[in-house]
Amino acid sequence: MILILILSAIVAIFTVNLWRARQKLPKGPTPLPLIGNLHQLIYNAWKNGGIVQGFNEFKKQYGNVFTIWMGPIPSVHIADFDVAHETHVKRANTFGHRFSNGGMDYIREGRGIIASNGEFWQEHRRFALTTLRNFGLGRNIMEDKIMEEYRYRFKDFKNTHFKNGGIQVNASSCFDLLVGSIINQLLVSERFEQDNKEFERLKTSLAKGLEKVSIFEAFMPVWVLKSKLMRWRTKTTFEPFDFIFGLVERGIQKRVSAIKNGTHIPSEEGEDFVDAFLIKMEKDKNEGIQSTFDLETLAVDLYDLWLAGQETTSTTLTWACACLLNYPEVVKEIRKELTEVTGGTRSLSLTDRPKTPYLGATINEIQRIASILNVNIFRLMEEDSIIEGQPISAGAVLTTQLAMLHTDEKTFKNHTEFRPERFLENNNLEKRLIPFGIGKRSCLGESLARAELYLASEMCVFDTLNEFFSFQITGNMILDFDFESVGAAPRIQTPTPFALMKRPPSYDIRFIPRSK
Ligand code: HEM
Repeated sequence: MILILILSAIVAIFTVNLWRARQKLPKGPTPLPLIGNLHQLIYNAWKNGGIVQGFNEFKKQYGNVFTIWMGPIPSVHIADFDVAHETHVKRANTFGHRFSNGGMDYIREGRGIIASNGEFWQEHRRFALTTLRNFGLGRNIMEDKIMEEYRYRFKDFKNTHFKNGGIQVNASSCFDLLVGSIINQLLVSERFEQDNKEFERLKTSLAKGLEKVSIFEAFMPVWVLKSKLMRWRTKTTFEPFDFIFGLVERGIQKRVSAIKNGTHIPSEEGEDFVDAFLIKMEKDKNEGIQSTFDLETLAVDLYDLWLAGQETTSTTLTWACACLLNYPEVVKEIRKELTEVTGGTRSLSLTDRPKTPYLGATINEIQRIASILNVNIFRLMEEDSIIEGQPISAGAVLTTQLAMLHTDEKTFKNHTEFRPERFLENNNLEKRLIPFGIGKRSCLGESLARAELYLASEMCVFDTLNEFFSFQITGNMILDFDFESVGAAPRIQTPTPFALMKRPPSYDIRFIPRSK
């Protein structure tokens, strides 16, 4: 009897507290003590075939902004561009603090760029942006580096994957190597090779991990995730991240030793991100500054840049090819545009961007259809505020659900259709496409990613790398090569609708010389 009374009292206290807290939050379904709305979220996602579709059910009932309790934590979801702009751009400071719990904080522990906050974040984000810019981000040097990697990679594939008159590769492996090498060159001046066992292990386990990481890992405190009770789940989910961090740490140690024994002498600005960071460490030390730049924070910054820069871009490129394989008429239209711009005698350059609106529109449409984050990363409210006329209290977490914005029927009519023309018919549409996020925590690598997508999309369509085939090309390279899927074209449908990341299907692709 006493036990029942105690339990009833506990439930009553929880219920009253929940009721009070809900008065200070945007509308949403009624939560239960302890589990919040997890049961409704799981049901909605399961019933509608994915987490984005599940969120949409809440939007239908509660509008552009709604609260879902992830267990005891209220999470507020923005599902409208204007609200995202009003909060994240116009009131950027109120809505710019990162929520770092669970999986986000697993290795970082408040450090790095993605999950840190305050002065630490400002310093490290600024440093990373300046350093990447110095190494050519947004300038021609970057274009050269990207094109050099493309050439290298395809020459290599020609030697290892040439079959029945064309190069046959797995699309995501191809882009993993390419993008991994570009980012690795910037960070540690090393490219990955096809037979690199560490890279293979890293990619296989990362893919497995990313398929498993769900909203659950985003909200569970780190100590729960690290507990023995959770080992059955976290072993596969977090093992790849431990492995990557180990690789990063070993890379740093290698560089430090090389500098010590004189086999690596950095130039004034350094050869890569690691050099630049070590130079900054030394400078702060010499000036007697109490610095947040040390070997441990270097490892976390590198880990962040690698994770954020590799999988996102490679996944988008794999989606890009899947879309293009399904829409040969789009490929034809881009060919026409690029033939006009390049005269058919040279490859594309970033400076051609203003002259290639159709290719630009196609990349936009690819990023819209891909919307690679089923669930965007969260921010944390540090103070009480108002959002679309509704209160939002300090302690709530919030995010703009990019995939919901990109599938909003009001903005993107017939959103399941792949139709680049929509961006040409309506110039305002591009502003409402925000694959790199919005506000002061938006993507740090946007320029690099945009350059990679622009130059690589051209590569997908036209295969500009004539030199790896033995015959001389006299006309436009665009017209010389074609590509096709091996077997049926991949479906533009994700195999991971419940994970945080929306991965593309796995498929093989063939690059074939076109007959003249
Ligand atoms: C197609 C490729 C990419 C996509 C779609 C993408 C998307 C995103 C998104 C949605 C965010 C979260 C923004 C927010 O909180 O509102 C983000 C953050 C971030 N991205 Fe990217 N990203 C890409 C490529 C890259 C690259 C190449 C790098 C590194 C060189 C990078 C580094 C980062 C970092 C460091 C953050 C955290 C920024 C902060 O919290 O201050 N990303 N990205």
